[in-house]
Amino acid sequence: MSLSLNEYTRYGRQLIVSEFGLDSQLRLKSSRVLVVGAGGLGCPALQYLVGAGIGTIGIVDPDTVDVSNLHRQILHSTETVGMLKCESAKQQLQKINPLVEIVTYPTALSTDNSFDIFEQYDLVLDCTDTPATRYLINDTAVLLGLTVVSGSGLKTEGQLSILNFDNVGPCYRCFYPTPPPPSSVTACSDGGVLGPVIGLVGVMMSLEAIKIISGYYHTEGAEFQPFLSMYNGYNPLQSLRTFKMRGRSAKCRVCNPATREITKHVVQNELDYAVWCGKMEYNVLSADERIPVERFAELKEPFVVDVRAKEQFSIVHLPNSVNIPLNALRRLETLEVPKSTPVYVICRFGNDSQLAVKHLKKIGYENTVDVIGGLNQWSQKIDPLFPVY
Ligand SMILES: Nc1ncnc2c1ncn2[C@@H]1O[C@H](COP(=O)(O)OP(=O)(O)OP(=O)(O)O)[C@@H](O)[C@H]1O
Ligand SMILES: [Zn+2]
Repeated sequence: MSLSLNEYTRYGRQLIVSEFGLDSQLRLKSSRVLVVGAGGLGCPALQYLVGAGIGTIGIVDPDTVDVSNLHRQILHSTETVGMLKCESAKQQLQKINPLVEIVTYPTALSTDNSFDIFEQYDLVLDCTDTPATRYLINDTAVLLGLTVVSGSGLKTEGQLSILNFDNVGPCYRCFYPTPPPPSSVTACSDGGVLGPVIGLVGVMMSLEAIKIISGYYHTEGAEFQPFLSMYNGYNPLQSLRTFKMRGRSAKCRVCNPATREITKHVVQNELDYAVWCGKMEYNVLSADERIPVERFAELKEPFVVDVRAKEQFSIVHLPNSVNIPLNALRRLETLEVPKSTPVYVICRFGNDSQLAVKHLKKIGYENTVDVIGGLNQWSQKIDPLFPVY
């Protein structure tokens, strides 16, 4: 394989970097990279990978562009709102570099398609935002021997690591054998994220991909060591701390052949990642401990506790509601109202409110119920002008 005159010109500025050079460029050209998620991480990662001259890039994303994505999802634009993210990204990427072949998969990565898609690539970037997909990507990649560059970001902080490096490095399950409880996981639509923070992580992911493909980690003195980088953009000096991580777990259920329980067959036939990770709405209360939003709307001056974070509460809330974020509420021994007061708990989607009801009952507020479906249902059924945060 060689480069055309056009390619020498296009990639000239990186070709003359002594750490990189022609050999690395040729490796990029012959490589196939899969990016799962064309959102906050995927957009900047894709932009740099396409700019750098990866031969073929696959993009998996079932979602369409929303105007609230545009502060960070830099390949999309006001004109492409409503378009599939895959297609919006491809359109912009081909303008940046028409020499790269871009394959789109406008579908959610699932146990039905993950092996068929991954098999066609050399490296995977996990640019998604849910634990279920993170585990699915990990398991599929490990079972196919693929390295995964993994990133995440929330609020003002980001994280980066490389999983299953060269099929010998530790995988996600080596560190997190089971998913965290659903109530402790905040999606970026719940917790928010600053565009440049997630953008930086996406850019770092593309750099790691370039280093892996070009063989950097096989050069003398640069041997790969498992690591986790943590970036914090909101302290006076900004900080990037990188921790060395241990190697593979001797008990890992997927990457250690001796203790492997998760096989391709298990992934495809026995695992329901979404349910296992608790992504589904959960019901921890019985029906008589909950109230539909229509009935709640008819109450006269109810005592309402809103358990969302204070940032969300300060943007919009129901009149007469008081804000006690779930974590703070769980530490309370009493509220400032008598124990006999009927208490109505509300949150964004009706998950956290159930956990709050459990606690309030435990501390003696027997007449506590939660509003089913939370403010999202309020907005859908009662007040369409109420924005959901
Ligand atoms: N299983 C999956 N397969 C493919 N893409 C996925 C999957 N799960 C999530 N994604 C995509 O990963 C991207 C993650 O982007 P990001 O974290 O910036 O959030 P978002 O979902 O676009 O927006 P918000 O969280 O604000 O609603 C999204 O475009 C989402 O559709
Ligand atoms: Zn493992």
